[in-house]
Amino acid sequence: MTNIISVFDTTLRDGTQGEGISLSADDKLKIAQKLDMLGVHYIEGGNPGSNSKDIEFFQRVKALKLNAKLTAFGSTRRKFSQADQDSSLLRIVESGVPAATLVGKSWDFHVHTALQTTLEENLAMIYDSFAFLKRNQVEAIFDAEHFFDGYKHNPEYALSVLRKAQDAGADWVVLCDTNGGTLPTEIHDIVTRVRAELTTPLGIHTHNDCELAVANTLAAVQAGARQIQGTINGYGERCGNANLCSIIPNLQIKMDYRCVSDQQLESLTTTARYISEIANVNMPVGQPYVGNAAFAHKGGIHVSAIMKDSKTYEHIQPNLVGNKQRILVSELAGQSNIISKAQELGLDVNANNEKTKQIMERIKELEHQGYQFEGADASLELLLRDAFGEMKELFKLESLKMLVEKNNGSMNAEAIVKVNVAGQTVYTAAEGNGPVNALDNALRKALVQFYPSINNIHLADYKVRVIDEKDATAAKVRVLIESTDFKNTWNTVGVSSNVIEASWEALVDSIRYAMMNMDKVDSSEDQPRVRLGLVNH
Ligand SMILES: CC(=O)SCCNC(=O)CCNC(=O)[C@H](O)C(C)(C)COP(=O)(O)OP(=O)(O)OC[C@H]1O[C@@H](n2cnc3c(N)ncnc32)[C@H](O)[C@@H]1OP(=O)(O)O
Ligand SMILES: CC(=O)C(=O)O
Repeated sequence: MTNIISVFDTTLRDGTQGEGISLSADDKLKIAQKLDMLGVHYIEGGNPGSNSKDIEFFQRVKALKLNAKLTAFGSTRRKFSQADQDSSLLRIVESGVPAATLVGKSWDFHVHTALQTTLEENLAMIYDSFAFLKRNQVEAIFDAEHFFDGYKHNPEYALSVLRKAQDAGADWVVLCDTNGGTLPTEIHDIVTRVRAELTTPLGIHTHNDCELAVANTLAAVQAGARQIQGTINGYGERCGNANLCSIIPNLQIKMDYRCVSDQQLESLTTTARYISEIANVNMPVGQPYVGNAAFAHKGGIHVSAIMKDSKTYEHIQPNLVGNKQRILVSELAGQSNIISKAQELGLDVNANNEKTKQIMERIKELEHQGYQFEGADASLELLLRDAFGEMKELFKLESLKMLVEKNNGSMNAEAIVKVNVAGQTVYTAAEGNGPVNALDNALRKALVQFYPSINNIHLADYKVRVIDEKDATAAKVRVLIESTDFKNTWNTVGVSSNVIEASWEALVDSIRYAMMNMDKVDSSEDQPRVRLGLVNH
């Protein structure tokens, strides 16, 4: 029979203890909804005893009517005080949550050093606090802080702490590897021993200081823990918490435990990406399961095998977690990469095609010069379509002049471009807050009369990277531009020893790509007066 694992998400509490992560009450509400759709069982919304933002969150979240159980976080009562007069405990009950998590000390060293109290008083703090929650009909989860370190130093005391919480009626006892220094074998061994001592169900809460938080969580589950605490993308204090985006699929796909439904598991990738957007933290491309490169294949040998059977280089089917296979084209590509990419674009290629070999050589040569197509899909598509003679010339640059002037303390840039469009020469000048902005403005001004839809395109991101650092200012630069029409985004690349020229290349590719797709989408629309795009579409 499949074992059900209770998923406890603490992105909104421990996740926000990660450096650089700060969420407004609105952000937290949006994330809570997304977590609910993913199917987690508990959402720890924050600490109502800590700040008014969290109090506001707990007030407003009630209207969302989530399926997941909302939990509020706090600690056991302060030393030598009454639980029913402890402001943090009172705020938890006032917030109206059905469940609460209280952190309590289980390492004698912490009781002496951090709390500066006696071992007996710490036991009383735990008992009183859980008894208080139960008197108020709140489901009570005990996060036994530093449990593994505590158990290693003084197992009798660490276990007596757990028994106190159990005696007071705690519904879950969660063993925490707070400092993240424990190894999977130790976790398995200690959880196994604790299971033999307690009747209350066990949970596990690990941190990633040795990059073992996921492995430690899995070890604890194998030893009998039935609640997993973690965060989306592993956000959290110091090196982070256990990453639910890895734990959930590992448990469900590989270990035959059930965390969420299969359909909910398919929303894992979008959940991870959505939350990283709101938290304003870039996701590592190689993040397991949900990263952009988690199922991206670059080496020619890999792609050749993938095309025969994707199991050759994929440990699961990407769609199980809502991710996608990607084929990258670079200097490490063999003809399989090019064939796969070209087939994706509907181009007629095969292994015996001389053109395929030429394109591959061209890509390798360009990458050697500093181009990088992995991050510039649109430039790669143009290169392939150009090679297959599918593109018409959109315009020809006749000349380009840049003026940069520092005047009255402010720096201004002006670009003058002369382009030829369908036999007609157009001469425009435009200013900008920097040379690239001026160039972009001047080019658009020249083209807009022929292609009015150019006004819908905006630059979303602009990155410059020095390729050959040892040549300092004479080095080559690679410019990557991300463009958007607010429905789609596309990336283009330019390389030169002159940043303006590199920017121009990336800019021109961006506009050619946009025009090609506008042409594809609606060839009946007669908005642009000159139509230059795909010959065959
Ligand atoms: C392992 C974890 O992640 S635990 C969660 C950690 N998260 C946070 O700390 C974020 C939210 N924290 C806060 O907003 C604040 O720290 C508050 C509101 C909880 C407390 O603020 P303050 O009253 O100003 O105390 P401060 O933060 O300086 O120190 C913590 C106090 O809590 C006490 N304390 C720590 N753990 C516990 C506990 N489990 N039970 C009871 N008291 C505790 C400490 O001994 C210290 O008391 P002291 O001032 O008498 O030495
Ligand atoms: C409770 C908690 O966050 C910890 O012990 O790490």
